[in-house]
Amino acid sequence: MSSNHADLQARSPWALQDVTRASMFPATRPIDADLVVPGSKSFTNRALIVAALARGTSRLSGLLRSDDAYWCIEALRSLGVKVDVAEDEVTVHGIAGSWPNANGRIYTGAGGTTARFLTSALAAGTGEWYVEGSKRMNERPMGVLFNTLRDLGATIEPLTKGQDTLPVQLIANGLRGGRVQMSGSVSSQFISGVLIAAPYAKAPLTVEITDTIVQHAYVHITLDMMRAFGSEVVANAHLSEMTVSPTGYQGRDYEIEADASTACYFWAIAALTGGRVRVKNLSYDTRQPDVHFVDVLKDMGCAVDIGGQGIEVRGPARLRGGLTISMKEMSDQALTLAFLAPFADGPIAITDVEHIRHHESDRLAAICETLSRLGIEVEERRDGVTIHPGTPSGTLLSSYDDHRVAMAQAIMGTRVQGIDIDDPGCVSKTCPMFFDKLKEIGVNVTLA
Ligand SMILES: O=C(O)C1=C[C@@H](OP(=O)(O)O)[C@@H](O)[C@H](O)C1
Ligand SMILES: C=C(OP(=O)(O)O)C(=O)O
Repeated sequence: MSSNHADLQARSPWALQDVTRASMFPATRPIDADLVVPGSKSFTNRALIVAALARGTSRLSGLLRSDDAYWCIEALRSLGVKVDVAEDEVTVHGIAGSWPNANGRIYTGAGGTTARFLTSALAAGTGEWYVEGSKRMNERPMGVLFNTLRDLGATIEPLTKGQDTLPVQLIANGLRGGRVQMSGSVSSQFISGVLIAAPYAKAPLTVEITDTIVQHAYVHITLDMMRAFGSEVVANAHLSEMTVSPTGYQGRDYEIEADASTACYFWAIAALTGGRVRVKNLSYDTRQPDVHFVDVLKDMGCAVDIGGQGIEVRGPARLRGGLTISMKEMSDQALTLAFLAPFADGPIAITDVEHIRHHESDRLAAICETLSRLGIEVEERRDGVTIHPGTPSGTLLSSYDDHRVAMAQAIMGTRVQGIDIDDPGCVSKTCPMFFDKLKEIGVNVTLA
């Protein structure tokens, strides 16, 4: 079970503490609730790093208090950035592109955002750092990003022979600017990382994408955030070419929006229990791609209301299957869809998500192993899965030290008797309050 493999050092003081198991109990009636969800991980970590690089002070409100944000803040503090946190408000005293601590060890935790964005931001400064992540982050791909930063002038020496991953020794002397070519097919975060650092390059920097970007929307979120902090960026419609001027950032007050990825678990519960859930603090207008999970739920027979305050999902008597769904552009929800799929009236094929094998776990393997343990027929492909309708029989499940695996498994537990989740504390990466929120909307869960 995952607790043997869980990297508990990557859990933060903000994590859900001292729990080894979550026991889920099926809902005795459809879940009918309104709720608010915490701040977006993607906006939180971008805002923290951009505000740290900026001239002047920034006040960020709506901060997500989770492991990813905690380690991002700690990494910035270890670089000498003054960051003051009060509840969900944070004041960041910007360093105008020049890191006060020009050497030392920087720990990124398990966050792909911190690892990719901060490594790039360091390369734009001057210094010599040892950068490492959690056990899993040290295995996740970094090569495309490292090669681009090397091309721009950084020296990056991996400490594990034969692997272009963290941990690394990074010697930075600024980025030269000019033109670089990058692949976006493994992670959009490589592109976001280079863009975030680019206002501190010595000359304008143009990033050209040589293939596809797995999740375009996150690059749009990056560009929006950069512009909000005063950066000048020109991008074409498909994001195949983006040019950043060397203007730096200007600190400001900024409100972080709520997390659409977290909201999806609650909409999925409405879908699965034939209930109704309204997430009050999200708008369909957001750039966050996972908001489009409600479109998938609509295709599966749910009613979706995007007018009024927030977004509401109402579940049908039986979910519709017989669908092939590309999850490439909202792949964090591939797990959520996979664990709803057995309850549909026909097979569901999830396609175009090979890159999720490189996330917090090999998520395609986690889907197949979890569903097989529950007695559900599933076919695994290199870049997707097909899941057949069935009646899962509850058992103890490994959460693979992956927040999204645990949160999506918990949803199944609102319909299936006997689902226990090992090491539920892994939800803390993006939502330490996940089980409290479940209780708040009437889901029966016990933590031990
Ligand atoms: O930039 C971001 O905030 C993110 C980009 C995506 O990563 P990949 O592009 O690596 O899949 C997404 O899965 C992750 O949760 C957040
Ligand atoms: C892939 C994820 O995270 P990250 O890459 O930011 O670690 C996620 O939150 O599902």
